[in-house]
Amino acid sequence: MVLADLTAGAVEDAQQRAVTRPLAEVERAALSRQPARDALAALAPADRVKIIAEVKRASPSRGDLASIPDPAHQASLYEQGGASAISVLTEGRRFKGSLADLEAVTTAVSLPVLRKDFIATPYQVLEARASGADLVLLIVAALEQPLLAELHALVLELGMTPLVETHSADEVSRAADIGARLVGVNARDLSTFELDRDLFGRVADRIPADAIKVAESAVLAPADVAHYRAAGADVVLIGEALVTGDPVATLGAFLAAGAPTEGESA
Ligand SMILES: O=P(O)(O)OC[C@@H](O)[C@@H](O)c1c[nH]c2ccccc12
Repeated sequence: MVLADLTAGAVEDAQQRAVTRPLAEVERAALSRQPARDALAALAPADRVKIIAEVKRASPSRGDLASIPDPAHQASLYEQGGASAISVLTEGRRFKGSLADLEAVTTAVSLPVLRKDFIATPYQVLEARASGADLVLLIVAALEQPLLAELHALVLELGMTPLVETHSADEVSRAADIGARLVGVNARDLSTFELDRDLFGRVADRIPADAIKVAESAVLAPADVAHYRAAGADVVLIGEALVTGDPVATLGAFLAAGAPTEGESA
C-alpha cells in the first residue's frame, strides 16, 4: 500500500533525525517559537474561494514537477498572487522537500504555513512547530483513530491548526468525531493515485457545519476552482498548476474563477 509505505518512510527519516536531535530538544525549540499564525482566521469562509498554494518539487504520481531552487521566493510569489496560506511538502524521498524548505518559507511570508508530510508521530508534530509551521496535515487513512485523535490534540496544544485530510464519507465522519475544524477532501487517492474531482461534492455535506471545507488536488484550470466552489468548497489546495509558469498570473485567474458570478448574491 503506497500510503503506508510513504508514511513508514517518513517516520523512519524522522527517527533518523531524532538520533542527532532528541525529542526533548525539538520540544524546547517548538515551545520557544513565536506563536503560530491563526490559520482558521486566514481560511475562514468568505464570498470567494480562498487558495492554499503549495511548494512541491515532485510527487510519486507525477515525478519531477519543478526544481524550485528557492522555495522562499516561490512562496513570496504565492503571497503576492493572493494566496491565503502556503503548503510546503517536507517529505524528502518522493516529494524532494525538507524541513529547511518549511523554515525558509515561514521566514519569507506572513501567511500561515502548512507542513505537508506523512505525520504519524508526536516527534514529527513537534518538528513542524520547531521549523515554524502554523498548520500540520493529518491524513486520516494513514492513522488509526486513537493516534489521529492524539496527534490532532497535540497540534492544537502547540497552537497550530490541524488540516485533517479525508478520501471518503467514512473518513469525513472520523474527522468529525475528533472535532476537526479544517477538513480536506483529497481528490487523489494516495494508495492508487487515482483522481476523482467529484469526490469532494459527494462527501462535502458530511463535513460538520462549523468546519472549513478544503478541496485538495486536481485544480489545473480556473474551471476546476469554479467546480469546487459550486460543490461547496471554502478553500482549494493547489500544487502542480502553480509550480511552473507564472504563479502570480495563475493565482489571479484561479481567484477570479472562485469569486461570486455576476447576479449571484454573496
Ligand atoms: O498538485 P495538486 O494536484 O494541485 O495537489 C496538491 C495537493 O492537494 C497534493 O499535493 C496533496 C494532497 N494531499 C497530500 C498528501 C501528501 C502529499 C501530497 C498531497
